[in-house]
Amino acid sequence: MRKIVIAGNWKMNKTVAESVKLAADVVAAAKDIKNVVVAIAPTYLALAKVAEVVKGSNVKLAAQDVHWENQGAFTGKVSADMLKEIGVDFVIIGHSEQRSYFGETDETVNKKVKKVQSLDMTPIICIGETLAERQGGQLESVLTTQVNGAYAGLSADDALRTVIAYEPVWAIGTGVTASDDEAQQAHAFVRGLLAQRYGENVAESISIQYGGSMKPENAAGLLAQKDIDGGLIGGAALKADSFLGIITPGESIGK
Ligand SMILES: O=C(CO)COP(=O)(O)O
Repeated sequence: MRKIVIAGNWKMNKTVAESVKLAADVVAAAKDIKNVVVAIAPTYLALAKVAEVVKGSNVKLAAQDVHWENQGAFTGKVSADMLKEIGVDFVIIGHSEQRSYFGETDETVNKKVKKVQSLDMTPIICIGETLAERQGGQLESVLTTQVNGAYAGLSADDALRTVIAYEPVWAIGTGVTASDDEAQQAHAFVRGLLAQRYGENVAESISIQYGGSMKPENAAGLLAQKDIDGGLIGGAALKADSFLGIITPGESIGK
């Protein structure tokens, strides 16, 4: 059975003090949630403090990025060892904002995935098309390139230790959500790509989250889709009640 993974990507929001408060609210509100993996991704700066807050709870810690090298002269970057030391479970890799603003490529995504997995953390691999790509009929080719790039050199066992987040770029932070059907079609296509690489059984076991203006009002419809196994939430994750309003509909879902 695939895990349902609901992760809050706080992006560049919240001071350390605000992050600690929000994390405490999430921990309190998530304490009775079962069958769903709940994770929060504060800024690097807040990770260590938030780690103390989530310790012993059922809320997992996620980082928003990582560098693939172990250490050294990489000003501004954080290594996987550093994340591991403070208890990070998931690392978001290849977010569209990283790709469009900070030069992330499928090659760097692949290096980061391998590094994170080498330390037994789980990569959340973000993929998704822009509006121009979708309108230009390139949805499938973009997703194929991104999946092949991210999974290059990964064995089936490695693939089983990944989560994918399908985030159509045009739906991120815009208030425009993919319809349930649009999202399901893209997710099914991605699962088909995984099946081609690793076989049906492996593909059926990998969780594929949806991301892009997901909120309590639209979560139930998205999470009811056969191939949607959770969400990567931006704006709605910045308040505990809207974040957990997404989780509740998914609570009993296992696929
Ligand atoms: O990018 C996202 C999560 O990684 C989605 O952001 P929004 O939920 O704000 O659209």
